[in-house]
Amino acid sequence: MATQARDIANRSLMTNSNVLSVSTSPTAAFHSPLSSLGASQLGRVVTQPKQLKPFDTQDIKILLLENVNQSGKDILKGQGYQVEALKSSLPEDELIEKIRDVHVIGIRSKTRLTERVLREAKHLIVVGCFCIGTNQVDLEYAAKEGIAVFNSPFANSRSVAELVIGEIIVLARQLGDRSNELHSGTWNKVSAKCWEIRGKTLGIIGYGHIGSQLSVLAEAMGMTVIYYDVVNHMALGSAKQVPTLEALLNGSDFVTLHVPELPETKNMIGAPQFEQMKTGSYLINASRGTVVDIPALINASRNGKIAGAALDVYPNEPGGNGDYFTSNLNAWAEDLRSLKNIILSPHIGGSTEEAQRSIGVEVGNALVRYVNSGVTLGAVNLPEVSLRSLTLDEPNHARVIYIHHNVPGVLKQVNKVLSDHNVDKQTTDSKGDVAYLMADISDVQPGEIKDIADRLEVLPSRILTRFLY
Ligand SMILES: NC(=O)C1=CN([C@@H]2O[C@H](COP(=O)(O)OP(=O)(O)OC[C@H]3O[C@@H](n4cnc5c(N)ncnc54)[C@H](O)[C@@H]3O)[C@@H](O)[C@H]2O)C=CC1
Ligand SMILES: O=C(O)C(=O)COP(=O)(O)O
Repeated sequence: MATQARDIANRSLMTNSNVLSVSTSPTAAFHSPLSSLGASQLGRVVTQPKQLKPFDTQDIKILLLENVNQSGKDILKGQGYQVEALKSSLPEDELIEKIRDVHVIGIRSKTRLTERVLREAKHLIVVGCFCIGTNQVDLEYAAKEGIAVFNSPFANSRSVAELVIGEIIVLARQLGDRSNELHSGTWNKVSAKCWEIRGKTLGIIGYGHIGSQLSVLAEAMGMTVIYYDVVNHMALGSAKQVPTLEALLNGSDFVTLHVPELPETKNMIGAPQFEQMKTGSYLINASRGTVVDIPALINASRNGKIAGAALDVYPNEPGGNGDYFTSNLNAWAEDLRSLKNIILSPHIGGSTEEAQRSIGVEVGNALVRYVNSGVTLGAVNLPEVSLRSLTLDEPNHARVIYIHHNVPGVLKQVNKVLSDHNVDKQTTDSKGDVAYLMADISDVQPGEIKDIADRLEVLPSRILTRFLY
């Protein structure tokens, strides 16, 4: 898959600079209401095709929010796309204004692409989450609108796991408090209730990419590892899966959360769960802010049930650097800030040079591949569909992408439309209510694309039609 991605990216780059034929504005080929489709909008008119070129890449508008890494920007700019990159997220109203205009949006964990926002995104064909989590996007609504969503499933897992290892030691040694004290001038040399982590038990909730990586690191430092997960995962090293959350909480000196944001994980650690934890144990949350009931954590900290905690994520996070973390955002913010031996970090679990660089490359390439070739490998909300790319000795070909409702009879109708041409290759797959069809047809003469488009556009199953090459 990696090789294929590279091939596609390279080929696209090469073809962009070697074009003989005339290109017309392609933007209305995306999401266009039927009435707005015209011959000149449906793709390019091929005169003397010596090279392939999907469309005029300079017409593709991309908005990147939340300081996406330069590696991702370079890949997208290298394609000739118009890229606007902002350092922060945007308030919803500003986001709606901006998203109306773009074909591609790149975000990280902060930007909420709700149905309300996506409804306004009339030209959007794809979302790139330059992070692991995709809970911030209404994936189902996006799929229904034919908008693909990509993420980077594990490029920052190691960074999160390393941060958690650091936090375990910092909590056990009360290092945050000692550092704060000395920064304010107080020498306070303490050993009471400071511990080695060797021999202690780490309880991991969610044994996926991050949880399992952490398991290996923790054992290497002499910890015993137990984990709880709704799925049976192979235990790494000597770790042991426990059957219930309660068993994990009863048995752990350190509890760390690595589950996604889901309705089932909301407040999965609340007052009853703190009761089930060992007195004097520690809680770490670098997953999502909704997973821990923070007022319950504040109580557990004040009454001595837990000896400390580390939080990297919060139900409401500021939009950008320099913003304040106060009760305006989360009612309990000042209480949390006043507690001792609580490490508060500004959602930096995945924020390392290594992770951000690889995420930029991975998601940047996925976006290019999707925009230029329609390949959905790695999409989280659409079926994963791929076709061998057209080669330079296949002139007068067109690639048709037809995203449609997954109902009976569609293939028959679509193939009837395509039947005047040779269908060189075709593939289709479905995921839930949405299906994705890709076909390469040959001997397409100038002007015929419009006819094919018109006939596909009126099919009742249509969600979105695109023409490439
Ligand atoms: N702080 C940060 O900067 C970062 C935070 N994250 C967060 O960490 C989360 C986990 O990341 P990965 O390990 O890559 O995800 P993953 O999908 O590889 O693993 C999640 C695990 O949680 C399990 N799970 C789901 N629901 C559960 C439940 N109710 N009870 C117990 N286990 C449950 C799943 O079966 C899976 O094994 C992400 O979804 C994201 O929200 C990810 C990267 C960076
Ligand atoms: O990858 C994730 O899911 C994260 O939480 C990291 O988010 P970020 O890219 O730092 O906004």
